[in-house]
Amino acid sequence: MTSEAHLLTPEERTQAVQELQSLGWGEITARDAIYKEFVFKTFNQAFGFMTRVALQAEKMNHHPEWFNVYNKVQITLTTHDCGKLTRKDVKLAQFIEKVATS
Ligand SMILES: C[C@H](O)[C@H](O)[C@H]1CNC2=NC(N)=NC(=O)C2=N1
Repeated sequence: MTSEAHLLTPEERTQAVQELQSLGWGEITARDAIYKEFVFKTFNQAFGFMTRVALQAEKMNHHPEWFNVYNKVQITLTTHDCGKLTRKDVKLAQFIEKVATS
């Protein structure tokens, strides 16, 4: 169950989504989720990225919905326990941005 601490106020949600949109994330309004496609030079790089994200997801117990074809990784983030975007999604998106370019 998502604790209250992870819920975003409307203002926090607007701010977080605006920041992530400036980095290329889009909103899936029908699901209260965010989405971004990452393109890498090779499958090896894409899978290495997915491995790092997967380890962080396990650490956070918060997992992406994702689809990979060769050098592309499509990621959707939302919190399943409450069916909406929460701080956990924002935190994971920020981690994803960090490792996508490192
Ligand atoms: C049982 C397990 O702790 C829960 O299902 C966790 C796992 N990972 C999760 N990931 C996401 N994105 N949302 C959740 O609500 C969630 N809940």
